[in-house]
Amino acid sequence: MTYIEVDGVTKRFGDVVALDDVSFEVPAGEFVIVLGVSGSGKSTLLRTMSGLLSPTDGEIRIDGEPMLAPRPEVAMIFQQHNIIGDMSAYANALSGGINQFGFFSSVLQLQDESEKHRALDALDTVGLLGESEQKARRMSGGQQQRVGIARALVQRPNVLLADEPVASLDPGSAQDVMGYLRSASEERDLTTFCSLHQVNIARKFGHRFIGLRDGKKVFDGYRDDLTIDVIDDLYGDIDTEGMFVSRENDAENVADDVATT
Ligand SMILES: Nc1ncnc2c1ncn2[C@@H]1O[C@H](COP(=O)(O)OP(=O)(O)OP(=O)(O)O)[C@@H](O)[C@H]1O
Repeated sequence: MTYIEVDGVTKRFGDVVALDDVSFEVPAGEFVIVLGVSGSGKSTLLRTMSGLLSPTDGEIRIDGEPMLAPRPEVAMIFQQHNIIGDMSAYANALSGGINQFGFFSSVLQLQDESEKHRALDALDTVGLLGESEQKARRMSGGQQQRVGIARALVQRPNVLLADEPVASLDPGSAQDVMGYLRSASEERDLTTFCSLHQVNIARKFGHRFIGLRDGKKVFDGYRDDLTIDVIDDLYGDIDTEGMFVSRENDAENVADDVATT
């Protein structure tokens, strides 16, 4: 079953063409990573898929329904965690129900037992059950981003959209967070779409890859197709040495590769 359909999408901001007639389909359950240099249109694509932006031309359908505005079954994870430092990891995760259950019931903590269970379950999925009472501001950047993932999971999405979720993290924490994102996606049968700058991390965790250049889709393929030539083509003059790890070094099963801390 095709879950996400991006059908001839163009997005213009004045004279800037951020997306130029982009089309692809993503079947349910795929873990797709969008690659491309800064300004190639990755964030615009994700924000358009989430319903935060409207395409100038074309249409995005998720589960057959045009994406005209944000919907609870499509959760978005941002680079800037979007969590509240003074609240515990648990309270932050619980606030993921805001879209479904209303702002006031969320703030007043009027959630029922099943919502509370869902928040704890989501924290467990990202390996933070033991830290659920800890204030978010006392947590590392990687842990905060994992709280951000838990918060998105509480929304009970079918689709996860993650816009550069590890851009501000050191390489070790970035791998941890990507591992949890991938395992959460597998555990909960989610269709996941994630933009990344780091090609090595993308290659380790991605299932399928879409490459953008100047708003156009210039690559769409699976891990074996993502060769050094494709990377060079996507990143142009940027020195891509070291961005590419051979297949032998890829994790065979990244779900088993998730750190346990
Ligand atoms: N709100 C906006 N108003 C005007 N131009 C915009 C807006 N958002 C994006 N753009 C332009 O659209 C193009 C694509 O930007 P976008 O942020 O999607 O790229 P990106 O690949 O996500 O870049 P980065 O990796 O730096 O986040 C750029 O030229 C950018 O300046």
